Amino acid sequence: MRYLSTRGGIAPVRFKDAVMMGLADDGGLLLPESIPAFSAAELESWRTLTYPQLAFKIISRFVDDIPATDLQALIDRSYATFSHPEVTPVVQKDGVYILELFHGVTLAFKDVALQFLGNLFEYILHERHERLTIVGATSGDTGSAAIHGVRGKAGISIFILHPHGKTSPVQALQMTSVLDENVHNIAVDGTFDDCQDIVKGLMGDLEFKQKYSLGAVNSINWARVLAQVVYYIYAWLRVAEQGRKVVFSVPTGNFGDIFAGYMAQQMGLPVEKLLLATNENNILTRFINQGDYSVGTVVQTLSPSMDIQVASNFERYLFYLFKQDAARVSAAFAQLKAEGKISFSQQELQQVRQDFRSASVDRQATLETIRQFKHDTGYLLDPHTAVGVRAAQELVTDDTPVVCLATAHPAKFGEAVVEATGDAVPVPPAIAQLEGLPTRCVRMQADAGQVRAFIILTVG
Ligand SMILES: Cc1ncc(COP(=O)(O)O)c(C=O)c1O
Ligand SMILES: N[C@@H](CCOP(=O)(O)O)C(=O)O
Repeated sequence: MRYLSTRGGIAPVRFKDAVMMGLADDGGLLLPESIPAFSAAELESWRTLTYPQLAFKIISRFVDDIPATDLQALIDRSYATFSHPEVTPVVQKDGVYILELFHGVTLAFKDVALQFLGNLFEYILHERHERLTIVGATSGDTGSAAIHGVRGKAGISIFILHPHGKTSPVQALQMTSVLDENVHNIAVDGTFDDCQDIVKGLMGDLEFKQKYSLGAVNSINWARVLAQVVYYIYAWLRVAEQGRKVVFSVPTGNFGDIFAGYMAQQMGLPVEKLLLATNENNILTRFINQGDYSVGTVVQTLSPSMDIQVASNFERYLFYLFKQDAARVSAAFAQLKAEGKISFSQQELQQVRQDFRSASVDRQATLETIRQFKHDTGYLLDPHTAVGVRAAQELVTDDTPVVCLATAHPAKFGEAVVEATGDAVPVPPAIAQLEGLPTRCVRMQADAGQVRAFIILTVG
């Protein structure tokens, strides 16, 4: 299996090189040269597999440069850290299925991919006798999951940029209380988009990227998306009869999670529709419903991890929407840079509406959904998950099974849940133990030069 760039400017690379490259060297994103399909019969034969066994079946189709026994061992080690034996269990509540993705070490869906990516980096670096400097941007969850995926690992330094004061207090503590020598937190005076721009800017400077062996933990790294494909298939196997189509409702920020669902569908998973749920930062909803992809200003919401305007994986979807025409993708991003928007043909917009439906859920509706769901079922939703549940309630009116992705544990966003329900959230030990821990973090302006200087000074 070879990987190509959405911008068409690199020679095809194999899986391990794609993982190490992160952002493609031409500024695009990496994708497999073809999507390996599975048949309905194969899907049926996977019903009794454990999560790690299923993960191997899926991931191995995209990887031909790691021996099978090593790949299975990497996968087993990654999912042994989850507190639930099913890794990503599905529960049924009030007519919808909730796919719980928060049983990893940092209580958010990011652990599913970042435990795997951390182990993968370690494996490749050991094999190649190389070092890696990870530079990542976070609106709160990727950062802590990445830090916990690589803390203390030999040969890896990690620099995580988060928008100062714009994550939840628990998210901030989960990152800054990790004092391992290889972990560096940077609080940026700006938004997540500023952080992501800085990271992409540094990765785009190929001399710097090479000299400091920069690596990516954000979903620009193909391995992130690949690991996330697995739980769509796992969930389908738990809720659907043979051949039955299912709706997935996905709270969306950087478009990585829903793009993984799109890949699962392209591989052969019977998906009726992917519902793209946004908070007030609703550029993607405007795009799907009105064809308007114009960048606005980020606003702070109850679901801070989705406070994003420029969703980086959207580029991967555009590559397929534009029928794998890399020149068209490059032109679209040139237009975005020059005019702050991308224009689409009517035919393209029709295709988009076949692929997705979308709703934007505001603060009031998020609070109401958390409150009502708790009242009706006793189950606590975190505000991101609530956005997805609400979108499903608005968009699905027939009896198609609906799976809502529960992307974080409610205790990570206790303030929002208390505001909605009036009750304190039971605090799991992983969060209780953070209280009073010493922290380390440097604060900087949203300036790539400052971040670069800090990395040089620290790594040497
Ligand atoms: C809890 C939570 N829900 C949803 C999202 C949105 O996911 P994505 O950025 O992959 O669209 C994020 C951030 O990525 C998140 O941390
Ligand atoms: N919501 C994310 C933002 C970064 O997204 P990623 O999936 O590209 O890493 C976060 O919590 O940091």
